[in-house]
Amino acid sequence: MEGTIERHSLLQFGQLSKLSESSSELRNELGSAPEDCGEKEFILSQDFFCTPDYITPDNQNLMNGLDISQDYSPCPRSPVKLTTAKSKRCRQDSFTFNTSDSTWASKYKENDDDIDTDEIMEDKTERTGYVSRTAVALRSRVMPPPCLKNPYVMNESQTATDPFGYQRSKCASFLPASVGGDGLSRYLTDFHEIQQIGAGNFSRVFKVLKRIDGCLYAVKHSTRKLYLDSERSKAMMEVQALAALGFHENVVGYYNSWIENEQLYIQLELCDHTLSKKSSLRISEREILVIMHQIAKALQFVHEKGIAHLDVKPENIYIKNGVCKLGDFGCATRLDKSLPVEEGDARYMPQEILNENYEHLDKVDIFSLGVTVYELIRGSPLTESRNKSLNIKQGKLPLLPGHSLQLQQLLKTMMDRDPRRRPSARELMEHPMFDRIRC
Ligand SMILES: Nc1ncnc2c1ncn2[C@@H]1O[C@H](COP(=O)(O)OP(=O)(O)OP(=O)(O)O)[C@@H](O)[C@H]1O
Ligand SMILES: [Mg+2]
Repeated sequence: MEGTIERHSLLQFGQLSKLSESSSELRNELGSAPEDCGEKEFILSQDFFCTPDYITPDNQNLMNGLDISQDYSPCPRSPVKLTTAKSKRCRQDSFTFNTSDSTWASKYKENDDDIDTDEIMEDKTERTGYVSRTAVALRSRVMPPPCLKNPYVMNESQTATDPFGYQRSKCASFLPASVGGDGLSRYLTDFHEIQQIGAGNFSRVFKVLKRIDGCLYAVKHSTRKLYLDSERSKAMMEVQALAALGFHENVVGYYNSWIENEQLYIQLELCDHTLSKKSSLRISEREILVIMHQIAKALQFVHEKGIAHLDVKPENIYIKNGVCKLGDFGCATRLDKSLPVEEGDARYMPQEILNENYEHLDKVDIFSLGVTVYELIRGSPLTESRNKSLNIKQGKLPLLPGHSLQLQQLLKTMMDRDPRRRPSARELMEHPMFDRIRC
């Protein structure tokens, strides 16, 4: 049955492409759509909706009378589909969804039900056994998902032009939560999992091969099931921040995201390892300057987009081909305090944020970068030791033998108790100390 369906689907596509020259005829044949429906959406939907596995009896010989070269007839018509026009209506009403609308998921579910349940239920009751799970899943895939407002985007023109834009989906494409529940996993269909390369508090990260393009990526997925709208919205903020940021050579590349089986999946640029691996090795001052300069560049970019990272630390700085990339935007927030603040790892946080003073969130990142560099120079990971971390938080930096006074002085300013005295990312970038690595 499955092989037959595949063959028949191919034939249908063959027919549709031939018919595309006379698309208006095709539209008439297949039933009329409302005037304001997008051409592409209509045809796309039809491509999938008239797949025969919805409508053709199991025992029908699909090859009979279906010669692609001869037969120009449209997809077989489902008598049930003709009476259920609501599945073809434009869904512009769901395009203005706001993240704060806690009912989006349920609304989406309603729409989902509109299409998948009532129509299929009719199919099921009338012609039990004709509905394949593949067809249901395919249909889920072409349904336009609700568009969420991205709280990190200040205005459209602020989104950088991404030289790889044609490869990336800048708008996170969310699939209904039911995908995966029917046994068809987008993750497993699109990717071959190679190995686990990391884990966070609520996530796991895998090195994967994307089947269609043969390239390696990292896919991060939440380990917890995101049942509540509030949980989803919170998890999605990470991808919204990544998508709003766009491309920068020192920010981990973001490709796509989707929800499957109530879990959020994020497809990212694959990096070699994190900077925490380096914090156990002694590294030269020149190397330190390179790392500092690259992350300052990333922070300048992020801050100019009106975003604060709030979790800068060696584990969240990835290295790919010797280039540092800032990753893990799970704590990212807006500099203008219009979004909630969830501070990152307390070891790297300045005192003011622990006191809930959120006036200078960009300077929180500068402080954390200072602590990160201090940790690299020390050559051993910071412990939770209260005394030592308290000293650091008060700007009391121990002497760092073997390193230039200029670097030590700069670190001291970056970790100043008063956030206003810390340099901005731009000022840091322009510091004469980096002249040593610029030539
Ligand atoms: N793009 C990537 N390339 C290579 N390794 C990665 C990538 N993304 C994440 N990792 C690895 O996975 C680890 C965890 O990822 P990440 O920091 O994004 O999760 P987390 O935010 O700490 O998790 P959680 O938010 O659930 O606490 C990283 O420290 C790193 O080792
Ligand atoms: Mg992390």
